[in-house]
Amino acid sequence: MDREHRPQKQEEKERRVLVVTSVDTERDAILRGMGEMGDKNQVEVHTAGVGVARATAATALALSAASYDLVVSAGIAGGFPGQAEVGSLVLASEIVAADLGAETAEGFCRLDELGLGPVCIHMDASLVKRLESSLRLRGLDVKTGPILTVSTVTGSKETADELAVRIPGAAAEGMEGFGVATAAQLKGIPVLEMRAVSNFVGPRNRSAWRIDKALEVLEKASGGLMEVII
Ligand SMILES: O=C(O)c1cccc(C(=O)CC[C@H]2O[C@@H](n3cnc4c(=O)[nH]cnc43)[C@H](O)[C@@H]2O)c1
Repeated sequence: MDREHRPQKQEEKERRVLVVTSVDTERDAILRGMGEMGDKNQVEVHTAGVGVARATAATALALSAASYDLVVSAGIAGGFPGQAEVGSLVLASEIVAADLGAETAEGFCRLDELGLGPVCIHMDASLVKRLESSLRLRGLDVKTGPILTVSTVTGSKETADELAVRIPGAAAEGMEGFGVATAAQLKGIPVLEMRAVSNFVGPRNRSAWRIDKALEVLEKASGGLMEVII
């Protein structure tokens, strides 16, 4: 049967997906959530390490070693107050390298404003919408909005407020998304970012991070992810 007349379902079954996390506990939560669907040789979950450098390098290496149709950056995150609650799940509408730029006398200047390269990667809105619906059906509190990639975890209200003003609608921050997305984009592969909120972005209070809760949410979300993308 030629490609044009092949049933849609068959094409969907052929998809291969690379999921990139920063630490093993995130990877394990995702593998638990995928259950049997993760054993189909269609999904690989890699731990890359923390930060954008490791995320970019690990994603690029994985993409040069095998062929994939979709890349997902997944893990836990800080949620912006008023946008994403602790225990909620954030899907990126866009991934923003929030601190990639220069300090100037007038304030922060983005890399793209300096003419030196992009700082924002947009997701496929229809894919994000389908995933959002599937995750809501699983009872998750889901929010779609910009997810920021930062090199330093925000630790003050001043920085949190500044980021929220600079990136309207900023929903969450993590430390890897822009690296994963850049490696995928350079290969022409679609990318998603999915993060469960463990803490609020703001004054540092590590003891208040609800990592176990966020990992539970990540586990639950992984089942929904498989349902939509495989
Ligand atoms: O200690 C643990 O058990 C544990 C389990 C899972 C993950 C961790 C991490 O510390 C992961 C660090 C990872 O989390 C992202 N993250 C989480 N909150 C924030 C934030 O407020 N700002 C920026 N990044 C955040 C980040 O992507 C790190 O890679 C520990």
